[in-house]
Amino acid sequence: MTKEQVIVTAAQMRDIEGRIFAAGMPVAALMEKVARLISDRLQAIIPQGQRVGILVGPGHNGGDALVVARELHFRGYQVWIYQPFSKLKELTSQHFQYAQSIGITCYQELEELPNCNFLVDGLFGFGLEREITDTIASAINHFNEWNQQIFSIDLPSGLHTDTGEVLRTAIRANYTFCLGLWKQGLLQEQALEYIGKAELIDFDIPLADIHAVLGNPPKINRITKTTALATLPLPRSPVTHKYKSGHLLLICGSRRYAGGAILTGLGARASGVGMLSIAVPESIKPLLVSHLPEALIIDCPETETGAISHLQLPGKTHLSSFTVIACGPGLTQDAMPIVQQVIESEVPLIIDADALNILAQLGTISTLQKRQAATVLTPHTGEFERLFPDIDYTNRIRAVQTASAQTGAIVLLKGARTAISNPEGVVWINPESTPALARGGSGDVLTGLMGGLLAQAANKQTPIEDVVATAAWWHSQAGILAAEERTELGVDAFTLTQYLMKAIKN
Ligand SMILES: NC(=O)C1=CN([C@@H]2O[C@H](COP(=O)(O)OP(=O)(O)OC[C@H]3O[C@@H](n4cnc5c(N)ncnc54)[C@H](O)[C@@H]3O)[C@@H](O)[C@H]2O)[C@@H](O)CC1
Ligand SMILES: [K+]
Repeated sequence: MTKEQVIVTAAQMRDIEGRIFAAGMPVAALMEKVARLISDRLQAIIPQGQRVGILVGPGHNGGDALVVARELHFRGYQVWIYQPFSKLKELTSQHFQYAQSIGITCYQELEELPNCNFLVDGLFGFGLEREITDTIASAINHFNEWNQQIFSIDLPSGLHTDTGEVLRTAIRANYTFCLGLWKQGLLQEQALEYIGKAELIDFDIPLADIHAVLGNPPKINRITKTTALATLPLPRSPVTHKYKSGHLLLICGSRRYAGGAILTGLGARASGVGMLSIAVPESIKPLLVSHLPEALIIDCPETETGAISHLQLPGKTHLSSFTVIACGPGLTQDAMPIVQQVIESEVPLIIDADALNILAQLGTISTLQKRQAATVLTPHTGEFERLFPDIDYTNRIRAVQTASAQTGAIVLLKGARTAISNPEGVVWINPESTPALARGGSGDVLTGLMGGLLAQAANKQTPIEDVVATAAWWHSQAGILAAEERTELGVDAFTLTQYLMKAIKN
């Protein structure tokens, strides 16, 4: 486990910090160490001699900021301090006194603070516990309007450490230097507009303290490149054959939404799955054959509206012949019987798109509780609401945990920070993505890719949620790479499929 993988709440961070202090590390020494690391990062970004305003709060976040002020002062920057509080914690107060003694000018009134080119935000860290009061709120709004680069220490002041909720107002940072371990709030969608570019400042927290507080392995995890690559089916066994590398059945598409079937198929192709079968309404079979010549296209009888009416498998094939089934993209609501049929099967199943809406109509919890084999649900927020009308999804981490516990399924809630939970509450969060992926068809690609990866993992010990997490990571890395090369406007779903290979080759 790496520290990049760990996610903590404010209470957990306090417990971990408490263990370090109890073991003998002096509080002041740790603050000194952390603030020097922050100063090094700032020095690498801010050109020499610039005017830097340091915003200082009453607690140890303010203490960090004061040590940074002192360091930058001695490293040749023009430094001013804004500190509007009447009461400071003791260590913070000592640093404040020392900063003044070495000639750094400190201002209590906002209007007096000279114009600066850069701001360092040390108003509040994980100790913020209530809404921000009038004076500080208007100062924060004022700094946001300055349009200078802002660097937040630990997290942008004003964000709730766990939920990422804005407690009245918050600093809109360009950079956030998160200290020690990733705070949960920085991975919540409501915080994203405030964080800017986020970096972890590793200050050598012992793994033993992390495990003592969070368990081993911890329950809530960030997906990292290391965790994702460890789950990819690479290298392939030199003696594998096509049936050993998984047989995936996709059930997707309709006359109206033929493209969804193609995109799901192309996502599956990129996974490297050994055998790919795709069940579609008979009228679109020729189209699928022309796009995916390697796949076995199963033509099914169709309804008047052009949806699959029932599954017609060739020869001696049964549903149980497949390693994994992925069902949903482009089906339309008219495909209800086939969705019911696969839910009743004993094959591991991914339920996406139209199949999720059908599941909601059938009754999410009662229907899924009857299933024996593994199920993965991949809703976006709208689908999640239809599936789980009683679950509040403002805290998305808690929402996926609850949904998964209620259904026994692995639940992946799509978004800018996709969250995945298993029924025991083990969570993966995808920490990087791109708004370029907010386009029709991009989810179809994910379903195919995930299906292919799950089919290949079937005979291994890897937990299903780990494979689901890897699929989410791979999909978003392809989007990020495509957006870098083609801008955020250039990542249609078909283009995305062409970047999947490049993303892992990099
Ligand atoms: N966890 C660690 O191991 C380390 C933590 N450090 C720093 O310490 C910070 C946490 O320090 P603290 O616990 O002192 O907390 P903060 O500095 O985040 O702020 C807490 C202070 O603000 C006050 N406060 C809370 N909400 C307020 C509000 N709405 N309006 C006005 N005042 C409010 C509190 O009464 C308290 O005095 C971290 O974010 C980090 O910057 C670092 O110094 C070193 C290492
Ligand atoms: K801060």
